[in-house]
Amino acid sequence: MISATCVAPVNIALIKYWGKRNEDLILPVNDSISMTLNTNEMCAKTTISASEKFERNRMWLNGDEVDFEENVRLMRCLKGVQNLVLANGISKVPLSWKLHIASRNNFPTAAGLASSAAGYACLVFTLARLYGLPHNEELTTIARQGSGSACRSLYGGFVHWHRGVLENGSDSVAVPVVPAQHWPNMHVLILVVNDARKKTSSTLGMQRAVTTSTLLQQRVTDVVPHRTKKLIDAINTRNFTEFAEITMRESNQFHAIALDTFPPCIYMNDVSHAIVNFVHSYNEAAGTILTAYTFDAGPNACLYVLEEHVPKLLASINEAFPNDIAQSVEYLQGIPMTTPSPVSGNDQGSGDSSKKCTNENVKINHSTIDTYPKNLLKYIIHTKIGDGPRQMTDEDSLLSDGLPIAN
Ligand SMILES: Nc1ncnc2c1ncn2[C@@H]1O[C@H](COP(=O)(O)OP(=O)(O)OP(=O)(O)O)[C@@H](O)[C@H]1O
Ligand SMILES: C[C@@](O)(CCOP(=O)(O)OP(=O)(O)O)CC(=O)O
Repeated sequence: MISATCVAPVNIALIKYWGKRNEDLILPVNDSISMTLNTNEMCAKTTISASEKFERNRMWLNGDEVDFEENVRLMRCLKGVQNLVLANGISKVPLSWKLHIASRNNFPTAAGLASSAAGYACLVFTLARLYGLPHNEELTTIARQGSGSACRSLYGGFVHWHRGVLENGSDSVAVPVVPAQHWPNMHVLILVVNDARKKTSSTLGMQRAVTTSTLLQQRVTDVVPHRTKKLIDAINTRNFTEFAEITMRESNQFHAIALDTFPPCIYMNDVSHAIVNFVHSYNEAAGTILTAYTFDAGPNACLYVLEEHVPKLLASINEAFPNDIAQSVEYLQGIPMTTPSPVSGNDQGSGDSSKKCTNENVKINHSTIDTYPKNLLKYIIHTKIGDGPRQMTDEDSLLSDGLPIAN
């Protein structure tokens, strides 16, 4: 038996992919740009074993068996990698050997937290390691056929998925813009509002948008090309305010198109809108843009913030969104940090009703930031920019003798 185990990251889009020009090959209507998140906090982990003794291809996702051979997207990834192996003429494993695959996400699956991106990237990367293929752009065209956004999870840092123009999709590839080390203090707070399975999948939502939204075409031709260039410049020059404004406008336009879809797709909820309002008030109070939100096809917010500004942003979040479990480890997950007390607790009794907190030379006047009812946020994941997929050791295997190890 020959095995490989790998982990792959989640990526969150800054310029959103929304709409396909070819459903089968998963070819997008526009370019997109993402940031890869650190695998320490969120990742998919996949083990693949190949053996001449296995009778059929089998897969377990988060411990439950799924019908691998019936799943078109999974099979397309397997066939895609096997075709590359044939083209390369070398393989560490005979292609006739059947596979047993176990995969686990260490965060909620199908909840708008990009599990499909990490999952399919991990599948393709692990297959490549198993068969002994090099990591290159071609792998991104295969991961893309599992889930579009997955092609961006094959690289770390900031990643550009080119829509491509060819009918066969061979030029619809993801390429790195800059590695994680270019902007190492880029941190992320994911405010989890709801981690239940979402109602309208991204696949269905974007299909409906392409056929019914009149705003979508204008976005594709007029908005995305210009924004993509501006965002790449902002990333290259580490211009956070420019980066933040483009990111927020992109999120807003994506959800405007979801609403312009008929019947509409409603992914954000009242708490999501409260977070948008909070971010704008917070930046206004700071007198500069210190954080930016983006929302994918669900209500959870992803806030970008530089490391030096994380403590005061968290303090303000705790003030605006008070939570009974704010001091617990279940509430603030990920990169360890003692949860700052609400900023009002820092008020030194001066009698001044404008609660001030000073940190890294920026003062936040909290009197202009609304406070919302208690316990609106379920938990917060603190993470940061990260690298692409990597191979693990045999000790990390999720399979033992070809069967899943109980969690
Ligand atoms: N580790 C994994 N390995 C293989 N496939 C996975 C893995 N994790 C998730 N998937 C596939 O992705 C599907 C979830 O994709 P879906 O797009 O609905 O949710 P999401 O990726 O969490 O959200 P979004 O793409 O909107 O951010 C799962 O039902 C499963 O088919
Ligand atoms: C809102 C998004 O997260 C949409 C992701 O869509 P998917 O990649 O999950 O869709 P399929 O290609 O149909 O599997 C925006 C983005 O990641 O760019």
